[in-house]
Amino acid sequence: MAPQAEVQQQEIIYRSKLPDIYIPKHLPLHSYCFQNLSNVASKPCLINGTTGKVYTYEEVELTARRVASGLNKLGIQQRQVIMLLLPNTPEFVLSFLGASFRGAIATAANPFFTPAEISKQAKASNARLIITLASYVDKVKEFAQDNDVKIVCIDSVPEGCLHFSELIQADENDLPEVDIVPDDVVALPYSSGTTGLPKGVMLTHKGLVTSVAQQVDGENPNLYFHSEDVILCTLPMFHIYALNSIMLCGIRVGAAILIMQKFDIGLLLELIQKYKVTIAPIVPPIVLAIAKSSETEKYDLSSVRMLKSGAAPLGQELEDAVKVKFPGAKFGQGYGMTEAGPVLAMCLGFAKEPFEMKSGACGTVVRNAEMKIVDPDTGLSLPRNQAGEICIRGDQIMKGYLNDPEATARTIDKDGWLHTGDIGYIDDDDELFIVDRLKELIKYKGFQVAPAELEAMLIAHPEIIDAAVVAMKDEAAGEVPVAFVVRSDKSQISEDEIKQYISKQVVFYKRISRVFFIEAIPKAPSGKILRKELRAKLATGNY
Ligand SMILES: Nc1ncnc2c1ncn2[C@@H]1O[C@H](COP(=O)(O)OP(=O)(O)OP(=O)(O)O)[C@@H](O)[C@H]1O
Repeated sequence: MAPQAEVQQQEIIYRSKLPDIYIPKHLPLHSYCFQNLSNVASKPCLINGTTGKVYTYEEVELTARRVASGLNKLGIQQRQVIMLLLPNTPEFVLSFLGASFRGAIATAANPFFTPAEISKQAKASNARLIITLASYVDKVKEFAQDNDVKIVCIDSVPEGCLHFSELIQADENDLPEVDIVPDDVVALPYSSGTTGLPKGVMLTHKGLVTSVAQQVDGENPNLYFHSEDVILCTLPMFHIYALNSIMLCGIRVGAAILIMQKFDIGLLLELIQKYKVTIAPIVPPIVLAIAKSSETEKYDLSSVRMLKSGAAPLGQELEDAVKVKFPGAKFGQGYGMTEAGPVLAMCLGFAKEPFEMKSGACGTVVRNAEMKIVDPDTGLSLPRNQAGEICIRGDQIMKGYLNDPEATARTIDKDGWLHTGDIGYIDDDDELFIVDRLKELIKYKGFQVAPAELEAMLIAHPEIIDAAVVAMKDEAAGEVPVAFVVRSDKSQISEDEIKQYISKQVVFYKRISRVFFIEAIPKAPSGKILRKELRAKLATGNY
């Protein structure tokens, strides 16, 4: 019998409906961001939401060049790393851009981390200088002493530290020629490690220029930011969402960036009214705070034209609850992952009148990029409406994990596809829906249960403020879903009532087997549920 002809699997690849654009990938990140400086020089670039101080574009560009020169004077060489251990402040932006002008690399750390966690990041990235607040100095003192690293404070100056003014007093023309190539790393965010150990993600000049261009370069003023926009920045700048999609995108278009040092729902509403914010990038915990706030009617929020949620799953009920509070605004979701630069998909509905975005959709793949959905078991690409692992390819993705070629090879395959570890599908209209994260799916016998689906149902209950679902070991089923629930103030809802509420809506294997009441769901600053902490509670019986 003749051998059967081998059937060649054709890859099913999705691209944006929008045409590709020209992206000046040869430019260093700072040159690209300030390319239109002459048009916006005297416009506000940064507004300090705490003090009201405004920095114009001209001031920001000049000061960033001075920071670069100051870094050089302090001995920071090209391709060396500086650490930013800062809350959201203008100095964060100036330091990041200053590092770029110097040809150096900025790694931003979460100031709420413990000294051990911060030192680990500083050590792994070989940070040569730390820019921080006086009150955080104790967190890095030992690392700095042991490694002969200078500490620069932006407020007061504890003994042995330098002041930020010393950096910006440098002469901007005193910087030696810096030869930056597109593949040079400029940012080294650490994935927060909600699912694994934090890793240094190498983002290059070319990668970030591409990512920013994919988000904001183009002709359609409804879809993208523009120079008249006031963009709220309450998300932490040390996370790539704010760093890229607010700070870099905002500067590229010449918008004003309103910096909130820390999140507070009352202040957020007040600042929206005061500064007539037009764009509000948010994450689900902020969506939740807005939805549950009784203060929103007291403020004029009509200036907001666009609300963008991302970084974590968002249930439909929550989305609907927020839309009511911002009747004039378009509310869309985007989808990002640090390693992907970060944006993989964005909402094209912003460009439509009336606004269009299917509930639960996370947007469509960005321009100048390719996406496919693969079966995690066979690696074969799947057709529309079938869920599998989301993969992305394009110049915006990371160069790799710092000093970790094995982890890099596990994430980016030999054909250049970045495997996200997220499960999703693309529908007939090219809209991407995320089902869950591969590592977070609960395996009940042969069935897979997505925590996000059950969490959305729980949060929709009027007596439940917040909820998280994780797997608990079970002899018969392998794993079963259990819920951690935050009840509203006066609620007496019981475990049985919650279990019944869910059972009525789902197939048997998705039923919740235990409910634990808790004061607050632990979350990362990007809004993701810290399931590791909840699993640890289950393991130790501490709930
Ligand atoms: N719109 C969205 N809906 C649902 N999930 C989202 C959305 N946007 C982002 N995510 C989730 O956030 C993940 C990326 O988050 P991030 O880059 O902050 O990693 P991390 O959680 O900090 O670290 P790690 O993945 O290493 O544990 C995505 O892989 C996806 O699971």
